[in-house]
Amino acid sequence: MSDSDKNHVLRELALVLAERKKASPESSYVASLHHKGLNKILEKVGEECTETIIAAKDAERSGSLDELVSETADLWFHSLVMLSHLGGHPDQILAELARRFGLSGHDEKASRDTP
Ligand SMILES: N=c1c2ncn([C@@H]3O[C@H](COP(=O)(O)OP(=O)(O)OP(=O)(O)O)[C@@H](O)[C@H]3O)c2ncn1[C@@H]1O[C@H](COP(=O)(O)O)[C@@H](O)[C@H]1O
Repeated sequence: MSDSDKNHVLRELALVLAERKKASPESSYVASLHHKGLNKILEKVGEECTETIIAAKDAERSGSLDELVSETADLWFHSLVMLSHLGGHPDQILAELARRFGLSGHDEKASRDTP
């Protein structure tokens, strides 16, 4: 995959995930998750989150990021399935990150804490 294709991967993946809502659970892993429902998808997000945390601690010890990259991709992927299942799109997350861009986390928190 070229660098320019990588830039489009979230959008392309979102299309595939939405199409899989109509696919048979036997033919597709994503379809099987949509078929099992939100609780199963959330269970997978929780599992991948735990595996990402363990991989981060291992990366700190070993200095290798390989496992952490793989687990983080699993976490992002299952989070995108969760979003798709509920009718959301990665553009919404990117727009929220863009809205926050340049806004200090400390300043944003202070604006929330001020009545
Ligand atoms: N990016 C991914 C992706 N990342 C991870 N996975 C799958 O996520 C699954 C869960 O990972 P686990 O480590 O928990 O594996 P597991 O122990 O076998 O899973 P469980 O038994 O616990 O359910 C594995 O089967 C991985 O293959 C993915 N499956 C699909 N995609 C993308 O989704 C598209 C559609 O996939 P299908 O619906 O399967 O055609 C693919 O073309 C890919 O682009």
